[in-house]
Amino acid sequence: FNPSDVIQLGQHEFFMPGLVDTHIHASQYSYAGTALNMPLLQWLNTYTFPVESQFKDLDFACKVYKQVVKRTLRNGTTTACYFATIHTDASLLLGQIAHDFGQRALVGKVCMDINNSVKHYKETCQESQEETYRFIAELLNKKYPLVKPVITPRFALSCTGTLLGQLGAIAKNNNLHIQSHISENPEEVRLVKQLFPDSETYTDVYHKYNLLTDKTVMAHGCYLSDEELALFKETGASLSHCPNSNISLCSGVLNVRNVLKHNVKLGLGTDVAGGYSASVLDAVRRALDSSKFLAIQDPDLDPLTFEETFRLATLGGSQALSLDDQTGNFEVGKDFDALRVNTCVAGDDRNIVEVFVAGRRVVPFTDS
Ligand SMILES: O=c1[nH]c(=O)c2nc[nH]c2[nH]1
Ligand SMILES: [Zn+2]
Repeated sequence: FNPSDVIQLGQHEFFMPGLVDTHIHASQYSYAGTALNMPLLQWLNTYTFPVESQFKDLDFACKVYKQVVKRTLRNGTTTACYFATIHTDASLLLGQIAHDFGQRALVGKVCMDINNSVKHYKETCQESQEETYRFIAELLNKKYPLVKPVITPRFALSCTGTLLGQLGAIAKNNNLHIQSHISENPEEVRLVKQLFPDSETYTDVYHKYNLLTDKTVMAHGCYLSDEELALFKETGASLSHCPNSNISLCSGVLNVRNVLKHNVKLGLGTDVAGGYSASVLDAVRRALDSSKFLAIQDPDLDPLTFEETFRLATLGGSQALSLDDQTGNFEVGKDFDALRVNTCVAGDDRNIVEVFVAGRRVVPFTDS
């Protein structure tokens, strides 16, 4: 190196691997921190679907998506796995914005052909399939090196079996990532059993339609049985633990120890806006709190350690997204996704002095 290219870390400074947010709704960022007074299904109908339907408007989408990408980068999220909305062009715009700001991202155009509350916020099964093809083709055509498409059925209650089957086939034929939600809330689990009576469990529904692969990440999983976790292990599918959202919507508490015991890949998710914070550091704190809450209820359970939770936020997340050949730690051969941390302040985004993704400094932002 030319000596002028060498930067000395200051006192109280260190590098750590970049944070991985395995589950975040970019389209819900505008109301993060509000509207958490209802359980999941009412919350979706009352707040989420009306807001998401506005992303047909590309100016609105551009404004919100720029904000969420900048906010997550400033908080040290070097890799984000995003839900957008059903709108293909706005979802493509999210991919472009992540690329422009230099974030590593999986971007999903949401698929849903059932919506009984906001009637205009859904697609026909055929539209959903065609628009998913268009989304994948156009995003891959951009050749953004760090941004990939992810097949995104919203969850079993928003999709017919036909659509789930088509999406499973598209993912398989194109070797794509898959993301969705599973077993977040007791009412949701009950309705899925009612809607898919031929499947033994919620996990079986996704498995039947080829949606559980080693490139699948499912959010929540609070109510999965040991048998369902065994199926996750067998298929290589992973879970995204979203503790802020689980608490905020009173959904449930994930037993992380049990997930790890089953050797299921696990990362952390902010799940904005079910979760009120876009910071993975917040998810680390809520994951620790949740595990302590379980340990209070059952003294035989060991709460998670800081070290274990730090791992979930970094390497665990990269494994959950099947991106651990590229990121997650400082192993030789991986990309340099890193945060320069200064410990002079106590524990928030102000500690993050610089953020690097694939060796490029992306925070502080530059005008170009
Ligand atoms: O936390 C959640 N946020 C969502 O937007 C959603 N959709 C289905 N299930 C969901 N859970
Ligand atoms: Zn979610």
